[in-house]
Parts: sequence; C-alpha cells; structure tokens
Amino acid sequence: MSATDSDTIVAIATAPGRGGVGVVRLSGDRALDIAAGVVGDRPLQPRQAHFRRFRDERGEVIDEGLVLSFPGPGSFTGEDVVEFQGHGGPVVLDMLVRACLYHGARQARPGEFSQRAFLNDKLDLAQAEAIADLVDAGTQASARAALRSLQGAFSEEVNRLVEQLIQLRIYVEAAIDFPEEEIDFLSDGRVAADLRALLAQVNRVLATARQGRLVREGLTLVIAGRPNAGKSSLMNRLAGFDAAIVTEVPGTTRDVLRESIQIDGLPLNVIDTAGLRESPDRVEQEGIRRAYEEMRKADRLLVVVDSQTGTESLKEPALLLPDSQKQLENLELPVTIVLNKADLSGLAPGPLDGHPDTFVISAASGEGLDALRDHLKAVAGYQSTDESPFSARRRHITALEQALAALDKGLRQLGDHAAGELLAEDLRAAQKALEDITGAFTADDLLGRIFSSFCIGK
Ligand SMILES: Nc1nc2c(ncn2[C@@H]2O[C@H](COP(=O)(O)OP(=O)(O)OP(=O)(O)O)[C@@H](O)[C@H]2O)c(=O)[nH]1
Ligand SMILES: [K+]
Ligand SMILES: [Mg+2]
Repeated sequence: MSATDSDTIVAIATAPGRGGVGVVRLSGDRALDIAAGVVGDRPLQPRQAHFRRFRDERGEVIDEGLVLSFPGPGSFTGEDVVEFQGHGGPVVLDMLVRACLYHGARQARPGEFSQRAFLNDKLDLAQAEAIADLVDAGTQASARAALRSLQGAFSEEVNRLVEQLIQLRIYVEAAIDFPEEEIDFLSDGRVAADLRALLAQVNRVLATARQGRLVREGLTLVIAGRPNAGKSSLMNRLAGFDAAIVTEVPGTTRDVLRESIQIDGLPLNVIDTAGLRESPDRVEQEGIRRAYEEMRKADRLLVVVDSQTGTESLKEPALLLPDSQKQLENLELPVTIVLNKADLSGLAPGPLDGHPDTFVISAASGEGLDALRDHLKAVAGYQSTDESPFSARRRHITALEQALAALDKGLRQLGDHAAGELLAEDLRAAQKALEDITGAFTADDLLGRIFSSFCIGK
C-alpha cells in the first residue's frame, strides 16, 4: 500500500450544481479531528445527527447543518467517516471542502471511497462496480440489477463456483502428489463429472451475466440503407418523437444521430446514419464514411429498404447496402431487414413470410412496429424485467468466458491421457479468471487450504 492510503480524504458526495441539501464526506484516521476543526470540539455521538455550525479556516461561519459520524470499521469505507449535510450550493460546499483540506484532509480521487471499502473488505470488486452502475443506471431494470449485484448476488454465484473449483483442485493436486496413483485418481470418473457440472454452472452464470450486461449497456442498433428508404422516419418511430429531420430529399441525413430509447426496460442505443450511395458531395461522402464507422461498432444492423422496390432485392443482400461487402469485411454483424413504406407497397405489415429477420413496416403509420420491437427483444435475448438479473460488465463476461475455456480445456486434457499437471494448470487458470471478478485472488490462501486438506485426506 502506498503512503497516501493513510490520508484522510474529503469530497463532495452529492451531484454538482444546486440542491436542497449537499453532502461532504470525510474518511480516514483523522476524520473526527478534522470534523472537530470544522464544527467544534463538542463530541459527536456515532451515527447520530447533530445540528452544528460549519466554520472555515479563519473560524467564520460558512453554513449550518447536520454532521454525522460513522466510526470504523462499521462504516461504508471501513474507516472513520464523517458526513456534513449542508445547503446544496456549489460555493458553500466548496468552502466546506476547503475547510477540511485546511485541517489536514486530502481531496479524494474518483472512486476512492469505494476503493477503500474494497481494500478494507467491505465490498468486493463486483460490488464496488455495482455502486457505479447503480448511480449510472439509465432504466429501472438496470438500477434493480445493479442493486442485486451490490447486495452480493453476483459475487455469491462467483464465490460458489470458486468454492467448487477449489474442492476439485484439492483432489487433483492430491493425485499429483501421489504419482503412482495419479492415473487412477484422475480416471475414476469423479473429476470428469465434477468438471462437467462446473462447466454447466459457469455457463448458467455467464447467461445471467450477459443478460445483466444487456440491461446495463443495452444494444447498439445502427439504422442503415439507401437514401430515402425511411431510416430517419424509423428512428423517430422508435424514439417516439421527431429526433431526426425527415424530408423527401435523398441525402437529408448526414451527421450520425444517436438516441437512447428503451423497449420494456431493454435499453437501446439507436443510431441513424446517412443514406448509402455514390455521391460527389463531400459532406455526404463524409456522412457515409461515418455511417460505416458506426456499423463496425454496432451490435446489430437495421437495414431499411423501400418495400416498393419489391422483395426481389432480398435475394441479393449486397445490393441493399452498396459497398458494404468491401466496407464491412470480416465482420459478422447480425442484420434485421426492415421493408418500409408498407402503406405504399401494399405488403402486409409484420414478419415477412419465408424470410428470417425480415419485417414489413410503415414508419409513416406505425404499422408493423410492434412486431419489430418484439423481434429486437428476442434477438437481444432479453427476458421480462420482473426477474432481474445482476448487473455485469464486459470484464466479468470476459472472465467467465476465460474460466469456461480453461475448464473446457481441462476436460479435454482429462480425455487425452489424464495429465494431472496440465489439468491442474487449467483449473488454476479458471480459478484465477473467476477471482478476477471479485478481486479476491490470493494464492497463499489457496495453498493453505490445500495443505490442510492434505492433512485430513491423506
Ligand atoms: N408513405 C410513406 N412515406 C414514408 C414512410 N417512411 C418514410 N417516408 C417518407 O420517405 C421520405 C424519406 O424519409 P426519411 O426518413 O427522410 O428517409 P431516410 O432514409 O432517412 O433518408 P436520407 O436521410 O435522405 O438517407 C420522406 O418523405 C418520408 O416522409 C412510410 O412508411 N410511408
Ligand atoms: K430523406
Ligand atoms: Mg435520414
């Protein structure tokens, strides 16, 4: 730990700007001393609100309000914490922070309170991340998911997996220690059965985590197509208001337009782009270049086609997006085809028979939009919002995938010729990956457990 970790830190805890109440938080060994410098020496009862005057470095009154103390370790950070609740003006709160700095506090770095809570074992990494997710939540579903993670739902799942993995490692390491029996140990079927069970469970947690990430980050949809297909009209329909300019002039949209919307709690980042065509216009060319740039980052493409051109064009998907073959090379991007202007073509709104992931709509009348929305929920793998998953990040999903790959490799090692050392290495890798999620990796701890188990087992 660096020397600065013993600093007492201070920061404004409430959102910037004006509010009824603003909170300044102190954490560290000197929190109570520093608070005494600001509110005077009268003792503060733990976890009780006291009404006090807050004074600056010269002893002049800045504000008056409540001060609360939370002695460590029973506090959020595990250290002594003091909170001042004053009037929520930026200048007043800044003066209060300055007074704390004067009495010996240091300005907290971003996330430093949570980091200290993690270092003091009040939270694991996944929980600390969930705090940020809860604060950033853009939908009720994502807030609920973040709260579940904060309360430990995700960490518990991961810890359970780690626990089982440790049991398996103990068994395998024991086998390696007794080489003459190693083969029997590893081929008695128990290891393979345990590995398969673990794989199934990691897969289940991964599926929930993917759901959680979806609820948190949503799906990025890029609307693309030829000029005048009705891309901006579709964007406006999905957004529920006139976000984008719609005119009968081909090449209306040039800049990339983004809207955050939700379908039954599934967040979608919808991106409208310039119509794709050969154009001598430099501004339009730049718009088209940006359109392809967005497509490369998308989770899914909504390719809008004017249905008056008939469904013949569907046989030649390359024609739907000129240049796309070249521009989107090596990209496996899922595509939904939207045949627009049903009111003009006479095609029946809804899914198009015989063509998967193809929908007929009228952006003008709204017909067919519900079927398209249901389809988007389905392809996202989005389920009802009542049974909320825990929130998860890409990092967690990557870690779970790594654990899965390592376990899978281990299972194959076992099939080959029961190579204990190699299997042990895979199990170690799987555990490391899982413990990255909660930030709990401690080799000594594991060694201790293996050792004590040897004493009992063998
Ligand atoms: N009748 C009918 N007209 C539509 C429909 N959708 C869009 N339009 C019209 O088609 C024209 C082009 O619509 P936009 O939404 O601007 O098309 P776009 O694909 O965004 O066009 P660019 O941005 O120029 O590439 C406008 O005149 C719209 O009013 C529809 O479902 N039915
Ligand atoms: K247009
Ligand atoms: Mg447009």
